[in-house]
Amino acid sequence: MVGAASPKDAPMTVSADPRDRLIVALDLPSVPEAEALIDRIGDAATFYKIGYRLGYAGGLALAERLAARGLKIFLDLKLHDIGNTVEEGVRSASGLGATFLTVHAYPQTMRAAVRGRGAGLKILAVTVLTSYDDADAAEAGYGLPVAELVAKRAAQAAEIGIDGLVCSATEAASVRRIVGPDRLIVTPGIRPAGAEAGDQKRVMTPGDARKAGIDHVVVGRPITGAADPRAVAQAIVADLA
Ligand SMILES: O=C(O)c1cc(=O)[nH]c(=O)n1[C@@H]1O[C@H](COP(=O)(O)O)[C@@H](O)[C@H]1O
Repeated sequence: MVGAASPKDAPMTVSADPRDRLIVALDLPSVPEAEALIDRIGDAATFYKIGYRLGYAGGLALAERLAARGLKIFLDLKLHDIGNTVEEGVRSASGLGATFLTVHAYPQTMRAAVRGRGAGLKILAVTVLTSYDDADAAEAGYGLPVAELVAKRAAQAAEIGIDGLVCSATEAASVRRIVGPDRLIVTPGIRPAGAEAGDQKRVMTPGDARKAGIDHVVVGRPITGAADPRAVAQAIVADLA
């Protein structure tokens, strides 16, 4: 197990509420549409992710409002730039009241994010995107298959003191062996049985992900595109129990 640097706040568990294991990706074009979805889901979900699509359309102010209402927020900015820019960007984002913030798992970027991390904000490092398979990694110039690249980046993240990893649930068990019990494992690429994979290539069901040792799953289209998003969220939380 690798673990030279401590994560920020131990224990890593964000809360004992089982609903917190589900993070709903608010990948919607506007704040009113996001607010309408949150209203429809009601108390079935407690944790929301805001990424590029909504973030660049007023979503950062929404993040602050939702956090002030007591909802947990995952700011999915996937930062990657020169160290100074990442450090100061993370410092600015630390004021938004979010629980999680993503950066890409490059050592220079991760070190900078740890330097800029403010109180209460946990940094998650995105290992290898769940839309990548081995051929995509080779096309991008990486000399390692996805599983090995994820393992290498997970070990580096733990060494640097990153709070958690984003990977596919298909790698969760091996990542857990590498990073130990004190770091979070957060997995997108989650599909309830029978749901469309879309552009995701490394997918797992919520129940199998939980058995693999994940802390949180991220689910977007299976909920945002559902006729009854509240029912789908409730079914996922039940599957994660
Ligand atoms: O960092 C992320 O959240 C992320 C990392 C990754 O490797 N794969 C991935 O799908 N995501 C995000 O997780 C969400 C998955 O959405 P769905 O595929 O619609 O469930 C999207 O908002 C992605 O941006």
